Amino acid sequence: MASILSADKAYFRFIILFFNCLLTFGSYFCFDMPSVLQSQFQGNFTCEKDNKTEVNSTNTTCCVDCLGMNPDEYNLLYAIYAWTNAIVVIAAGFLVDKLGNRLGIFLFSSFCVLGSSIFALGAMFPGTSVLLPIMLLGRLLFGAGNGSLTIVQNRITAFWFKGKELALAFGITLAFSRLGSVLNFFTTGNMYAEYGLSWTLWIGAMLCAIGFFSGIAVSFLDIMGINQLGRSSVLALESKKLHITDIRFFSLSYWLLAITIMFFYNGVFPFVADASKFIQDKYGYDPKSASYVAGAVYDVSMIMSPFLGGIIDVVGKRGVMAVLCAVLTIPVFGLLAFTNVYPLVSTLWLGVTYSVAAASLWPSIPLVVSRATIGTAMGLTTSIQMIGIGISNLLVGVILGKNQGHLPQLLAIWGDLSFSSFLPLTSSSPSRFVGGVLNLSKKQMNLLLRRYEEETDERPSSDVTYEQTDPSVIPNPDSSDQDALIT
Ligand SMILES: N[C@@H](Cc1c[nH]cn1)C(=O)NCC(=O)O
Repeated sequence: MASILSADKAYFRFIILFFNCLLTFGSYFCFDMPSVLQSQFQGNFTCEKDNKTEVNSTNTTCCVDCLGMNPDEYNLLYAIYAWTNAIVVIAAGFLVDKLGNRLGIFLFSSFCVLGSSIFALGAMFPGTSVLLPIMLLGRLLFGAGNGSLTIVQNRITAFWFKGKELALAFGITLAFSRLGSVLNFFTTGNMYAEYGLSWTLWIGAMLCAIGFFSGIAVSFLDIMGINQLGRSSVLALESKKLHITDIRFFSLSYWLLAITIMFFYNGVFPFVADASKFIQDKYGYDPKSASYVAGAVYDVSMIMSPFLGGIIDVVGKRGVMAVLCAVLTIPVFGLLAFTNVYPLVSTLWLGVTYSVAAASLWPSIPLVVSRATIGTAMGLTTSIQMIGIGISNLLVGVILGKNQGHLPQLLAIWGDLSFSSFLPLTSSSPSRFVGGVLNLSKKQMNLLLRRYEEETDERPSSDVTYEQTDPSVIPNPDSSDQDALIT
């Protein structure tokens, strides 16, 4: 096999990318299954009728295949996912930086399979006191697995694509994950009608198993490729030197990026979660049409992400693009709050700005931290993102309980904050100012790299530490090891 596949060729990293995308396809499918099956989760299970869903004599919805959860219990399924994520992803990021991708992939994809299986198992006990604890345990394990798996996935993408088609690779990965969520929205309802609730959730668990088997392929290719490139000893040395306290060396650009990601996603994810109800109440749509309109945000992102990634790889200007997106997102909420414009216009518009922001923000992280700390940085960013989303969810809940009309205003405030925090990163000067490296085009990046190699007369070799060897760290004006470049 090693003689057939050559790790320094482009096709090799794209094969890795393919299996890497499959890592989270099933888990993204599973993540939103409760949302499609919300009426079955919350329906009263005690009704004994021929049809699966009936309206009983007291005019409350009941069905023979429901779980009878109340709204709080249902929302807890999502909350436990977000809060578990916020805690475990930092440890997960550090763990993969320290111990490598292989252990992380195995551990986290197993958590996904185990968590989704326990979740499906729990659904087999409707009307008992064990239903909720088992399903929550399943969701907790699943949350710990899926969030952490995303970190290893990003780390692998960053390793194989940094300095090459980095944003394109991130865009393709995001599109694949989104494909999982979109397919869930289109197929889970039909699966339920065909096979019933429990079997549908077991099918979700089986899709998570695809991630586990893809993980075996990714691990194999990753190790084989690293050995072929002769990088294993350098990577082992980097991992050995790494300490969790190295976070204190993260540059200002990194922290601004993390804060911007948090504020940007505070406005997007909670909006998508609650948009369907908002659209039903304000525009009088039926639930199915309203959820299609709300879901348009993710449909756009699924289609646009790879193309945007490809464009950003060539043009650069990540900082400028992200700021533009934050500014252009604010009118979306204005349209929803103050006008009666068809809501699909707003969700498609948000889909575009969200896709550009996601395609510019996440692949920027490997550009502002050293290679050895990419997992830790991704984990920390995801944790900050999840804490923000958790708080935003709570605020959105309070606002929806009091005055639904104020929802777009809150989300616009998040957009504003996202804009202000990212503004310093629009600098395009490859100097000590923050943001410089984020705004370089592919051409400028290559020029800078060549200049560095000429000045230092140095080519990467495998027996020295990463500060000296990682060429993609060299043109990073925000890293502490740039002094040699900035004269
Ligand atoms: N942090 C991820 C999403 C996630 C899901 N589970 C844990 N984290 C993220 O935001 N990815 C990019 C996106 O736009 O979805």
